[in-house]
Parts: sequence; C-alpha cells; structure tokens
Amino acid sequence: MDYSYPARSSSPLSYRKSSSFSSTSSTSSFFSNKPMHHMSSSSSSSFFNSGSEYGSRSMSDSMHYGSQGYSARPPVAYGSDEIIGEPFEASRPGDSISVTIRFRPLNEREFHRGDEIAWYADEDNIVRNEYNPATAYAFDKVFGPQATSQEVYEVAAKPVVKAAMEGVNGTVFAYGVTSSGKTHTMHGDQNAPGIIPLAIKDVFSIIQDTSGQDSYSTPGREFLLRVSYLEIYNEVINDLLDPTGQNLRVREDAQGTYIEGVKEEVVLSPGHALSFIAAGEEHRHVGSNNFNLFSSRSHTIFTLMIESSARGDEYDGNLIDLAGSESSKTDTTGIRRKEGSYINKSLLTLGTVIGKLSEGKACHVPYRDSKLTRLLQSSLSGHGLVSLICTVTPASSNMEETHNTLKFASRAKRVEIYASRNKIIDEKSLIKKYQREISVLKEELDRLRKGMVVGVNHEELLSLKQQLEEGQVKMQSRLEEEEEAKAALMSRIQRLTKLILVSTKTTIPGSLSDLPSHQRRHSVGEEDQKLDLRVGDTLLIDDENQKDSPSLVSALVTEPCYEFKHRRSSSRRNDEFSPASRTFTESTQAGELITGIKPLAVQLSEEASGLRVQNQKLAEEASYAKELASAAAVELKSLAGEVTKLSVQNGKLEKELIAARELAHSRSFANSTFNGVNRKYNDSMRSGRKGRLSGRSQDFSVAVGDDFESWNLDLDDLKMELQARKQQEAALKAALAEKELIEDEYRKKVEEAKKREETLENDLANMWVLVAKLKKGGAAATLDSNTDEPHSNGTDNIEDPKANNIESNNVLKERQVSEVPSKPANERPKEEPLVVRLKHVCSRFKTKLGLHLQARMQEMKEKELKSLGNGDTNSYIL
Ligand SMILES: Nc1ncnc2c1ncn2[C@@H]1O[C@H](COP(=O)(O)OP(=O)(O)OP(=O)(O)O)[C@@H](O)[C@H]1O
Repeated sequence: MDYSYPARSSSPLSYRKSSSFSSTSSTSSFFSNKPMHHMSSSSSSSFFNSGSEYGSRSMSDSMHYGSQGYSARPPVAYGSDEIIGEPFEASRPGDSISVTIRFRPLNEREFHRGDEIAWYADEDNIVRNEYNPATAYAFDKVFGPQATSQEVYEVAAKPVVKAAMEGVNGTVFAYGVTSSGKTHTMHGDQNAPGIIPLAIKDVFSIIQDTSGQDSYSTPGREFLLRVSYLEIYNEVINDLLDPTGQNLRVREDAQGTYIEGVKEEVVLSPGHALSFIAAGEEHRHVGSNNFNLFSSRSHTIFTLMIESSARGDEYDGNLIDLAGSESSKTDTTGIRRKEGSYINKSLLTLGTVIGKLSEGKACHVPYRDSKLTRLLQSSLSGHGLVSLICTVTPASSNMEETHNTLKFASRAKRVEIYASRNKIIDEKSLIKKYQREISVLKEELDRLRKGMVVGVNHEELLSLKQQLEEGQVKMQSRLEEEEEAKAALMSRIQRLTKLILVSTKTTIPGSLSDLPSHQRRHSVGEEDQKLDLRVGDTLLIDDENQKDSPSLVSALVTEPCYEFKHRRSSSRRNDEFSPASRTFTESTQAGELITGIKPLAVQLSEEASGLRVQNQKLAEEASYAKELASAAAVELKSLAGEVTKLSVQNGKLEKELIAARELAHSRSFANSTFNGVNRKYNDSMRSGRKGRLSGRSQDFSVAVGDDFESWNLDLDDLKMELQARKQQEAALKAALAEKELIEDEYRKKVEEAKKREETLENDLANMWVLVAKLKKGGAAATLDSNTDEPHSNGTDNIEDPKANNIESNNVLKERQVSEVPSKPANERPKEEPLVVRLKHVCSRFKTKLGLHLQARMQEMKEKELKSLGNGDTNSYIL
C-alpha cells in the first residue's frame, strides 16, 4: 500500500484539496439523535464523522496491491447470504431507516495505481458489483461519483430536517471506510457545502419563511435554536464547544440518555451556528493515518436543538434536535492503533445493534457497549427518523471494504422505526422558561399599569401629565445645559491632562519612577525645572499649531530664555502649584504620577475657565480700543484738514503781506515825492525870486497852493495810513511768524499723532494676537504665566509703546523673563501677567488718548480765542 496525504482544513466549510488515496475502511455518520431528555413531540438530528479500521485490515490482509493493479486479481467471492440477486424494494419513508449510498470518484492515487471500478451505481437505487453483476444491493437512493452534496442533502437529509421542524426527532449519519467521503459529505467545503451547513441553512430559511406558501414554512411560531458539538474519542466524550468539558458522562432518565454538562449555545443565524462548528473543529482530534493525513480520530456529534412554540401558546412548544456527524479512521501503529481499536469497537457495536434491530426480535440490544450506540439509542430504537448515508469508493482495491459497508447498510435498512411527534415540552425547555418569564413580566406590567391609574380621575391625570411634560422639558433643557457644560469641562480637562501626560512622556521618560525616593526628594528643584521645560514645550508646541516635532522641542528646550525661565520660576511654582506639584514630585509610581496629575488638571481647568472669562473681557476691551483707534484716526483726519486750512490761510496771509508791502512801497514813493516838492517849495521861497516869479508864482502858488492844500490833507492821511500800515505789517509779520510756529507745531503733532496711531494699531494687533493666543492655548498660557514669573506691574512695558509691539509670544516671554520680579510676593497681583499687561495697555491707551484729545481741544480753543483777538486786524487787512 502506498500513501500520500491530502491537506485538510480544520474548518468544516473551508476548502479541502482532494484526497489522493484510500485504503482502509472507515465510518462516518450524520445522525439524528433522540430528543434526549426532552418530553415532547420533539425530534433530533446529529452529524457524526468517525474513522475506523473496521474491515480494513481484513481487506489489506487479503488484498494484494501490486504494480499490476487490482484488475489482475479475481473478484471477491461472497457468501450466498451476502449476495443479493435482486434489489430490495425501496422501503417506504418513515417505516425504516432511510439508507443512501454515495460513491466518490476514484482518487488520483487509486487511478495511478491502476484501480478499476469494482462497484457502481446501477440506476437510482442499485449498487452492483462490476465483476459479479448478480451481486447487487438496493437502497433508497444511490448517488454516483458526480452527484453533488446538495443532491444528497435533498434526498437524505431534507426530509429529516422537515420532520424535525414539525416536531419529529431526526438523525442523519454517515458511515464508510476511511477516506471514502464522510467528511466531504457532511461538512463539505466553501465551494460544496455539506449536509450540516445545508441543514442549518434550511432550518433558518424555514423559520424565516412566514408566508405559509411553502409546505415547510412555520408562520406564527417562535423558535429558539441551540447547538452542541462533542466528540467520542477513545470512548471518552469531550465537549468541542468547551475545552474544559472533558470526559462527560452519559446519563439516563425517563426520557432516555443525555450527556451531563454538555454546553449548548443559542444561535441566531446560520453563520453563527457554523462559527461554533469551526470553533469546535479546533479542538477535535484529527490525525494522519495510512490513508488520510487529516483523518478523523473520533466520532463527532453536532446537534442543533430547535425549540418551537406557537406564539402565545406558552405550554405547547415543540422541541427539535439536530445532531452532527462523527467519523473514525484507523492506523496500524501506536496511538493510531489504540484509536482505531476504540473506533472499531464502537462501530462493531453499532453494527451489532443494527443487526439486532434489523432482526426485529425482542432481544437484548447492546446499546451500552459503546458510547456511540448509547447516544444513538433513542434514534436507533425507532423514536425518530434516521437517515444513513454510506459513503463508498468504487475502487477495486477497496472492494471488500465497500462490500462490508453495503452489507451494513443493507442490514440497517431492515431496522424499523416508529417516529412520532413529541408533544410534551420539557420543563427544562429554554423557550418555555423564557415564555414563562415573559408572561410573568407582562402580568406585572399590567398590574403596574392598573395600579397607576386606580383612584386618579381624568383631570388629575391630565394635570399630572402636563406637569410631567413641563418638568420633562425643564429637566431636558437643564440636562442639556449641564451636559454642554460638562462636555466643555471634560474636553478642557482632557486637553489639559493630555498636555500634561504628553509632556511627561516627552521630557521625563521614567525619570520619576526610576529615581530612588530619597534622590527624588533631593532633586525637586531639578524636576521643577524639567516640569517648566515640559510646560514650555507644551505651550510652544501649542503655539506652533500643535506641531509635535521632537527636534523643535529639543531646540526650544535649549534656548537660553527657557533655561532662564525655568531657573527663575522654579521657586515660585512650588507656591502656586503646591498641591499638584507636591503630589507630582513625591510620586514614586506611574499610577501615582497619574493620580498626582489629576488635581493639577482640575486646578488648571478652573484656571482655564477663569481665563476664558478674562479672555472675554479682554476681547471686549480690545474691541473698545479698536473703536478708540478708529475715532483717533477720524480725529487725525480732521486735524489734517485743519492743517490744510491753516496752510491756505497762511498763503493768503502771505499774499496780503506782499500786497501790503507793495502798498507801503508806493506810499513811501508818494511820501518821498511829496517831500521833494515840499523841499523845492521851501527852497524857492528861500531864494527870493518871489517877485519875478510872483505872477507865475501866484499862478503857481494858486496852482500849487491848491495842490498843496490837498497834498497837505493827503499827506496827513498818508502819514496816518502809513503808520497804520507799518503797524499792520508788523502785526502781520508777527501773525505770520506765529502761524508758522503753529503750523510747525501742528506738523509735529500730526507726526506725533501718526506715530501714536501706529503704536495704537500695533498695540491693538498685539492685543488681538494675545487674545487669540489665550483663546487658543489658554491653559498653556495660564500655565506659562503661572510658571513664568511673579507679576510685574506692566507700567514700564507700556511706557514705550514700541515695547508693546510684540510680534510673538517669545518676545513677550523674553520681556517677562527679563522683568525679574522686583516686588515682594505678597504685592503680586492675582491675575496673570499677560492679563495685567493687556489691561495696562488698554488703560494706558485710553488715558493717553483721552489726554491727547483734551490737549487737542485746549489747543483748538486757544487757537480760536487767538483768532478772535486778531479779528479786527484781519478784517481790516481784508
Ligand atoms: N463525492 C466526492 N467527490 C469528490 N471528492 C470526494 C468525494 N468524497 C470524498 N472526496 C475527497 O476524498 C478525500 C477524502 O474524503 P474525506 O476526508 O471526506 O473522507 P473521510 O471518510 O471523512 O475520511 P476519514 O474517515 O479518514 O476522516 C477528500 O479529499 C475529499 O475531498
């Protein structure tokens, strides 16, 4: 005999490669077990798959395998009682065990060995020997090698399943030599599911079909499905669904035999049920024998128990049990031999039991001789439908084993059964138990309902209902508010806690717990520094939009300002974080570390919530500052307008001045002319040429006299006017100088105002940056501000507006760091430095702006007064 071994999957539905060989006989069964201990019109079905050397050794002893193959040997001779010239008449279903034969194809090994077809399916229900055609057996159905498992299921299992759904126990089992196809038939694989998965699927589809159209449909019924899966290995029963369930005992009560303590799992879908099979397969005993690498070394029984009840009919449920298959296979040495002997023993007992039962005599049936027959007792003794599927190989090399299988099947065919529907529900029935519970609960509910409405009139009921609804609405809204607040708080706490834990992780990996306690006590300062760095890291990472870059962290940690910061702040933090930091620094275990962090987180969350209020205030103040800045900008515009007006006025004044100067010049020319004429006149008067010139002189005198008179008048006027003009000129010059001064002053003020506007805008921008930062990383900022420094009064910072032009928090921090506290701790404001600073910025800004506006108003007033004082002059000039 030569052997090779097919791969075998542990899952009943997983793909299996075709086996190449077979030689020894084996048996496998899918049997419908009895309803166990249940009283009722119940039925049960089981698969079992077992391996055995049943008949194989005699076969191997008598057969000779050689290169010539089996064809060279003569056909096996059979006893006359074994040869059936005419096939049996197929039994009527329900009267006897249904017996089906399934041929598998020749496998590769048999083919290469030159095996011939020794047995074949003749028509639908005859198995005939190729070498002796008179040797034939009739069964209910014979499937050829090409038949599918679905076809086998339809004939051999579906009627049992149907009967089980109607309350009749059912058992299907497979029987055959090793590698004849029991597992293939019962479990199958993904491509060709076997009887078990097909039966499970059918049960669920029957339950789901509530149409009533199908003859199997079960409208108006309730079902509870449970599965169990066990194996009989070396005459020991093990629970495959519960590895701790070993060596289970078979018990007997009035209702028959049952397995004590077997695990039953409720299943909700076919997949769910199959998953239990797959899990059970993991625990099953499988080993290689001469012919099958994954030969079953035990009988396995899969049971699907179906409890069914008409809806509302609490005490009239049906129980249906489906059970699984078992197989046994053999080997010739060592442990396999021992297994094989057990398998053979149980199968021989099975054969004996079947034989006794087939005789139909009232004789002792040795059910108790093996666990298998003991468990099958109810089924085999005719309390339910039984379907036997015998798997056979057509190979000539296994002709004798196949013949033995056929003889066994033939005997089994003679066993009569008396299946009847189980009518009485077991007290242990789960569905009944559940129904009782439901009934009790329903009654209780009814009682409660009745009790609630007794003694309450309709109006009271309505008002109560209204009150209840109002209360519900209030409660709901309050609940929502509380939930929101809680969620906000929780998220904040989580964020803060996360920050702290992340920080802890990045900066002191194991350092606290690694240090001996005494060392830790001495290194509080160091750890404080570390904590500061951690806090700083966290804050900076937060500032950097949460970029968790180790290089960035390390770079920031080494920055001098941070070193300075944590050096300086270590003493202070012990005050401010005393409970948390004490817990933190005194922690010795990781668990304690986390416990220590919690109060800190709570504290931080409180501070963060305070900070949020402050942030809001700051935002309001910032918005007010913005308004002020825009008012200042408007005012600046009006100032610029005034400056322009003044410039225009100055231009006019200059023009007037020029005109006045020209006038003065012309007056001076007239004056000099007058003086010249006057001088000439005086000279002529003094020279005595009065007579000679008298006539002319008179004329002239008349002429000149008239002129002179008028000239004298004009001259006085001119003199006065000239004087006035001179005064005016002086006044204008002074006014011009003053205007120029004022203009310069205005220019300066405009420049100053522009600078201030810039400063204000910067301040405002900084404020927004800080507000945004506080909003974004409020907690971190709080932590930072808490750990940074005692609060400075912030005044110095604001003296120089440029200093407030903080482009980044780092600058601010540097400033804060550089402003080492000069005041005692008890003078420190309670608010954070950033907040104080911002407040000071705002108040300074407001004060300065107010002062500036006041000064401006004053100046304008003065200017106005001055303008009024010079009004005559101006009007005179104009
Ligand atoms: N009807 C069939 N059609 C095709 N292949 C089959 C058929 N029956 C069995 N085989 C193949 O034959 C090989 C052996 O089958 P299987 O393992 O089912 O035998 P078995 O009787 O369960 O053996 P054992 O008792 O040792 O566990 C497998 O590879 C299987 O796929």
